[in-house]
Amino acid sequence: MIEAVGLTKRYGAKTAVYNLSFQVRPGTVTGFLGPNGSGKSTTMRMILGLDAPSAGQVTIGGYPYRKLPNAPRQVGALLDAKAVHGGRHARNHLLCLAQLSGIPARRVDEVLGVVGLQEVARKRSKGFSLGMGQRLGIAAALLGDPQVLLFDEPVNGLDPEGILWVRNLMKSLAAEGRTVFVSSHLMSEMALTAEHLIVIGRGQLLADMSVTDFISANSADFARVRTPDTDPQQREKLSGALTEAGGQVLPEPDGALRVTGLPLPRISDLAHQADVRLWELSPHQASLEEAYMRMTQGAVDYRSTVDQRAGLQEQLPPGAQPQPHMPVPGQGQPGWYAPPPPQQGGQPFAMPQGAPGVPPAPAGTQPNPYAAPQAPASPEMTKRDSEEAR
Ligand SMILES: Nc1ncnc2c1ncn2[C@@H]1O[C@H](COP(=O)(O)OP(=O)(O)OP(=O)(O)O)[C@@H](O)[C@H]1O
Repeated sequence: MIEAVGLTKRYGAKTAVYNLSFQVRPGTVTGFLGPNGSGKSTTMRMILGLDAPSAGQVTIGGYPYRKLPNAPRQVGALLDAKAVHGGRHARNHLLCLAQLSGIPARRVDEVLGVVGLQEVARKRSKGFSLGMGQRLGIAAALLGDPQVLLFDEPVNGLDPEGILWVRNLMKSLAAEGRTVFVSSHLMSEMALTAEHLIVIGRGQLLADMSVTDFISANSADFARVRTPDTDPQQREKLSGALTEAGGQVLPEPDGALRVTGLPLPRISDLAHQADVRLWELSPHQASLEEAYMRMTQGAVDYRSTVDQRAGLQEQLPPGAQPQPHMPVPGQGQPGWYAPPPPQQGGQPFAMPQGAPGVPPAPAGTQPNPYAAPQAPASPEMTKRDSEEAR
């Protein structure tokens, strides 16, 4: 098991990880999610003893990595697939690693087979594609047949077949009772691979829960309503009636309306009362990817100034009036999950106290660097803005 308690890392004035506490248990794949720069790699480096925490601690099986007996046989990691001597053959690269850790040479051929690189085992790795490099990095992680495995973005650069292979590999390693901790940006991929999720934003814990709980807590129901294309006024009339009745209405690109906050029979009754014909009234669920992006959107450091809410805001159909944002689940809607409020207990991105799976901040923890009097970064804040704000 990997256990972090109050883990904090500062680089000068920059706090990369703040007061992270979580456990990664054996027998399941645990996904580690967060936007760019949220502190995933820093956390993984601290787990592997490559960076020393500024405060708190992280242990594997009860020991800090550097004190683990025979660490390379117990822990395997893929951190940076490019960190390979490009002039060496793939097999020689693995042989060197094996010799350093007292691992027999036959294991090198075994792992080359597992990752499917037997054919290119005697080719120099500098000629490898990104995906081949990832496979070589995974082979290195598997070399010591370790019980604990860490993978930082293992599907980076892999084609769909490679992504499927990594997914199945992670699952089978976990099914063998190993601890498998995998970082990714891709919520959709993690939903298929992991059973448990740890989500961070700006170095702080946003969620620590099973994928099933995350899905049921974050998926939001909505109705899609379509009026006849031939009469745009009908759509406006219905939109007004639904809003007046307490619903939130968002126009969709194809002319339909996305309605939240009203059950389907009520929408039907309101349309009937307003004398509006319906061509469609159907129930839907917001995607998990969308829920994840909403959860982390306040904790994103790097965002294009061209498309400030890429993926979060839909194109309006010609002539449609801009509407308020699609409501965030939990805000003003009974039965919807509330994502972490911006200023919970002075920690802009902390989960609400008592939220499932999120441990309370230990007594005597250091002051929160994010609790400075400055306003939290707005979703529109660009990298340069946020640096200036710091
Ligand atoms: N050696 C370092 N010196 C100074 N700042 C650093 C250092 N390493 C990381 N950081 C900063 O710490 C923050 C967290 O970085 P980290 O690489 O851990 O994030 P990440 O979640 O892995 O990002 P990505 O998804 O883009 O790989 C970033 O703001 C980064 O610039």
